[in-house]
Amino acid sequence: MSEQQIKVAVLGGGSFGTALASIAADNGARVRQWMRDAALVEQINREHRNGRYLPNYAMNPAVEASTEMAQVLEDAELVLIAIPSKAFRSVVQTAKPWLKPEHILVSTTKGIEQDSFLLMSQVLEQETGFTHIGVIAGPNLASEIADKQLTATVIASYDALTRTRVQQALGCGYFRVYASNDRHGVELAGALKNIYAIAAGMAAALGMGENTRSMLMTRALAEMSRFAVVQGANPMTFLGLAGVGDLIVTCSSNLSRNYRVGYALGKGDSLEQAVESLGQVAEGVNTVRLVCAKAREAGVYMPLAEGLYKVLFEGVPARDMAGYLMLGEQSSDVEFILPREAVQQAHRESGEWRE
Ligand SMILES: NC(=O)C1=CN([C@@H]2O[C@H](COP(=O)(O)OP(=O)(O)OC[C@H]3O[C@@H](n4cnc5c(N)ncnc54)[C@H](OP(=O)(O)O)[C@@H]3O)[C@@H](O)[C@H]2O)C=CC1
Ligand SMILES: O=C(CO)COP(=O)(O)O
Repeated sequence: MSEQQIKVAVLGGGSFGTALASIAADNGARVRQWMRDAALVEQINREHRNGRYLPNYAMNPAVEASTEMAQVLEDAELVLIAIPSKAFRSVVQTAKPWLKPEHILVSTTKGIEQDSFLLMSQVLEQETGFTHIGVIAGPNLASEIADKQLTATVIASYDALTRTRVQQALGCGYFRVYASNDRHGVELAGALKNIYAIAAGMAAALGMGENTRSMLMTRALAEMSRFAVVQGANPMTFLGLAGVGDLIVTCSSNLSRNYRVGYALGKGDSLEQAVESLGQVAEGVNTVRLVCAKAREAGVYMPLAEGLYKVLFEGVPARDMAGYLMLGEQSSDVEFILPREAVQQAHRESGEWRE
């Protein structure tokens, strides 16, 4: 922590916003948390507990909750925005009258905006034109953080001040903050891994084993990096916490909401039932739709995402899709070493190429 107490505003009263507010307060910051639900504000201020999103965890009592945006943003230095992608822009617009260029604005949201295909840091840039903008991503299950399980995350920003202040505000004995200057790559990784967490939950529900999960996660990484390169991000970023790290946790844990949606689907629920019974955001459902459309447009090969799309939206049974994917084109393990096209060419030359 710096000598002077940092003032942090958290926008969002969900599980991640609440976990981050508590970390910052544990770390000595003055923390105010904005949410629209007055009853929840009352409960947090009275009981220091978020009964709706993290009912079993004691929050740091220093966190002050409020429905008043002006009060929450007043003299704040760092603003953490933990609002699902669907509502992100509208909340930023609500906050805008009180935002100043000196503010450090950090999105924690792992999603993509529906109509624009913008990531949340781009929405922040578009809405404010400010320079201190960053994103947090990594293997960060909110309830484990609330339980003070040792955790690491990434603050990614093109701006050094943003990276440093977030490391100072949040880095503590149970939360380690690594820095990256590939904001686009880190943010894309956070959004893309949700797709594969749904697929992993589905595979688990179908009784598939650890070899299958391992194959799925590793091929997901290949697919995510392939997409990211076409989007101008650095594929090396995907080897870090926001890529491999978050893929491991969300493809393995029942605490991930995306994984749980996949599991419910694998057990036979409809998509509507699975999403409704979750009662919280599972960004991956929307992300798979947006990413598949973008990948088709850009000609990026994403068989896993496409397969999941067909299961979610075209009624293809998950087990049939898995079988179909196993018989897809013979491909390369690490494409940055042996290009996929070289494998295809060799098969063509052998006269046994399957389109
Ligand atoms: N939970 C986790 O483990 C992690 C989540 N994230 C990311 O953080 C983002 C936020 O997630 P999380 O906190 O978990 O989400 P939750 O679903 O737990 O909570 C969402 C919060 O956003 C609020 N909200 C939704 N729509 C609006 C709106 N139109 N206006 C105002 N407030 C709104 C909700 O308010 P209300 O209750 O009133 O509806 C609630 O406070 C997600 O994109 C997720 O990917 C990242 C890392 C870990
Ligand atoms: O991103 C997360 C953990 O890093 C949380 O994942 P879910 O949104 O699937 O719960």
